[in-house]
Amino acid sequence: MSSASLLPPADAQPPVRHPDAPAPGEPLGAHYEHCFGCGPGQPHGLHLEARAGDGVSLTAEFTVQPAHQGAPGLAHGGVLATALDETLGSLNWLLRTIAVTGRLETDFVAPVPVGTVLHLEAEVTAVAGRKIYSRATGRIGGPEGPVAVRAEALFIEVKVDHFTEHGREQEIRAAMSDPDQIRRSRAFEVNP
Ligand SMILES: CCCCCCCCCCCCCC(=O)SCCNC(=O)CCNC(=O)[C@H](O)C(C)(C)COP(=O)(O)OP(=O)(O)OC[C@H]1O[C@@H](n2cnc3c(N)ncnc32)[C@H](O)[C@@H]1OP(=O)(O)O
Repeated sequence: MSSASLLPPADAQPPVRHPDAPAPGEPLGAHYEHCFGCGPGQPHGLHLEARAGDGVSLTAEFTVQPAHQGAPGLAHGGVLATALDETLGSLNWLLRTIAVTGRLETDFVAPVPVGTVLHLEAEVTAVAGRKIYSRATGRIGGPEGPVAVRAEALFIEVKVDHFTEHGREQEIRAAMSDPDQIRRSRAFEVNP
C-alpha cells in the first residue's frame, strides 16, 4: 500500500501529453551522456532504453549485467530501484517538464537474475501543481511476464537553476554544450 504522500490530492488533474512529445514507439534516448540510468558514456550504467507509449506512458528495457549484482547472480535492489527511478523520470519528458524524484516507493516482488531483461512500463497518473504522480512495473521473461518489481513515485517540477545551483559547473557546462541537440533540449528545455 502506498504512503499518504503518494496519493494525489482531490484537486489533482489527469496528465497532459505535450504536443511535441515523441510519437508512440519512438525512442526517448538519453537525457545526459553520463547518467547512470540511461547514459551511453557510463560503462557500468544501466543503459536503459525507453520508448514513448500512448498518453503519458512509456516502456523501457534494461539488461542486468554482472556489475549490477547484490547477492551472487542476482540484481542489487538499489540498482532495480534505479531502473524504476530512471523509467519514471523519463515520463517527464512526455510532459516536457523538468522534475526530480521527491519520493520513490518500491516493492521487490521476485529476484531478478543477472542476464535478465527487465521489461518496464510506466505512466503518470496525476499532476497537482509542481507535483507529478507516477507508477511503474518491471516484468521478467517478456513484456507480459511475471511482475518482479513495481514502484510509485512523486516527482517535483524544478527550474533548470536546480542543476546549475547544485550540480558541478564543469559537468553542467559540458551538458549544455552537448552536440546532441535532442539530449541537450531534453536536459534543459522547460515549458510553462
Ligand atoms: C545537467 C543535466 C540536467 C538533467 C535534467 C533532467 C533531470 C532528470 C534526472 C533524472 C534522473 C532520475 C530522477 C532522479 O533520480 S532525480 C535525483 C534524486 N532527487 C533529488 O535529488 C531531489 C532532491 N530534493 C530536492 O531537491 C527538493 O527536496 C525538491 C526539489 C524535491 C523539493 O524541494 P522544493 O523546495 O522545490 O519544494 P517543496 O519542498 O516546497 O515541495 C513542493 C511540494 O512537494 C512536496 N514534496 C516534496 N518532497 C516530497 C517528498 N519527499 N514526499 C512527499 N512530498 C514531497 C511538498 O510537500 C510540497 O507539497 P505542497 O505543499 O505544494 O502540497
